Amino acid sequence: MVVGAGFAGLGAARELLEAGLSVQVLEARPRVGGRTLTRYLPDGTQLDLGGQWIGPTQHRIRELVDHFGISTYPTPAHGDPVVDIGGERLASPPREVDSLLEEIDLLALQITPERPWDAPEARAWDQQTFASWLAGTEYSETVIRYVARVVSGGLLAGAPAEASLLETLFYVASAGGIQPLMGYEGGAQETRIVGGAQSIAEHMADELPPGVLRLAEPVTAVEYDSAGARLTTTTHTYTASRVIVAVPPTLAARIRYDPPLPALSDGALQRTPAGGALKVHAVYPAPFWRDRGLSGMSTSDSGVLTETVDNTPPNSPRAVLTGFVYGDEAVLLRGRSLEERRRIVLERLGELFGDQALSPDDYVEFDWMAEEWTRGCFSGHLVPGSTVTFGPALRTPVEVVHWASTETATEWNGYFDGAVASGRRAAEEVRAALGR
Ligand SMILES: Cc1cc2nc3c(=O)[nH]c(=O)nc-3n(C[C@H](O)[C@H](O)[C@H](O)COP(=O)(O)OP(=O)(O)OC[C@H]3O[C@@H](n4cnc5c(N)ncnc54)[C@H](O)[C@@H]3O)c2cc1C
Repeated sequence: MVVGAGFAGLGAARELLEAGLSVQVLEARPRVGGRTLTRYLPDGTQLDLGGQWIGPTQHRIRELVDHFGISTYPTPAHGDPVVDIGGERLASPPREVDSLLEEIDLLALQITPERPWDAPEARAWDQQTFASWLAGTEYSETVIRYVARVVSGGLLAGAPAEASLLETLFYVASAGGIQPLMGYEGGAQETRIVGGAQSIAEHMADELPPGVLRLAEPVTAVEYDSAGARLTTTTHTYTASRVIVAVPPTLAARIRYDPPLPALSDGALQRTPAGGALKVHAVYPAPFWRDRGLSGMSTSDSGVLTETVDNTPPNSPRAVLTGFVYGDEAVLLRGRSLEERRRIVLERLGELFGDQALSPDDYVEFDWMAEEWTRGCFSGHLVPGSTVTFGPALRTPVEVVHWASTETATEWNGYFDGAVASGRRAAEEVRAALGR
């Protein structure tokens, strides 16, 4: 039995079916895809409200894209990016930013992603936040502020004081370095999906035999012992020899377990809250920024939008600028009305790309924090001081209960690819346990 039909759950189900096991996938929402959600405006303009990119070293998700014959396209980059740092506008970050990022990369080399808690300085790094480590470096306040925003925000979707240095380094190590993580060309933001990223999950679901997937069935309780489990949903009960809980830890923690989970497992779930990014879209008749020689990509050490990108799909009726809000800015913005949020975001787009940005045809946002079955994005991370103690429990099975979700991945943690990997790993555990 698999709980959750995101990439982790669907990936697990594929593997189990291939091994000849019988599977049922129970999904809370009336749709598959979890943290992907592709929406079309009435004129056909496509928006990816959740995850959207895949990168060249994300082989598992790429395999699926190729398997289903899904077309992809490079992230549009017609012109120069804007780097707004220390009140200056540059076309690329200053040298000091690169050297601070290199230092982070070097530290990440000391991490084995399968066992970050074994790093020589793991305990000290776990007890230090990324913010406090940055503050102790010799870089200027401007460089530190910029790196804090693009790393903690752009990668972990939080504020730099919310993640430990160890968790930040683990995240970098799990992706193979800063460049694969942050880059467009050659990095995790290189490629987009024609038809939107949710279509990959929909293809995976379509391939499941009839009756395997049960939508709109939130699992509320898992009773388990060494022989099997009984799952209760809002409408049915099911029995299973093994269960893969393929939902973000913060939601796995809201399921009732009987007997209660062991302290370390429960503690790990409790200590892995979801990030708090906001992704916003402004839709224009045409990509006016390209006429000004701008790519639409920007990174800023100030203002509400840490990052923006030209999100216009090929042959789109209209152009799309997408912005990302992280950390304290995201918290503050959430306290405002939609009208105020729209004004604040558009004013910032206007500062970055000119007055035409002030009046889009449409302004669309989607708050994953307010989604009952997600509760935040991009993904969850162990809070400072908890990776060494609770990290191992995040994916250690409890009797017949196994754990998946991108948060449990050791490669591309936080990404589609990590989610698929986690589902496969959990399926492999089940296969081994059942002797298949
Ligand atoms: C705005 C945003 C931008 C992102 N950008 C990217 C990107 O560009 N590239 C990338 O690779 N990743 C990106 N990500 C992250 C990526 O979307 C996730 O890593 C990935 O989709 C997680 O898959 P998952 O299966 O682990 O979890 P989820 O997708 O969260 O799937 C879990 C599923 O479980 C269901 N569920 C929850 N609780 C229950 C329950 N009790 N019973 C039954 N079902 C339940 C949920 O409804 C959901 O369908 C982004 C995410 C967001 C939100």
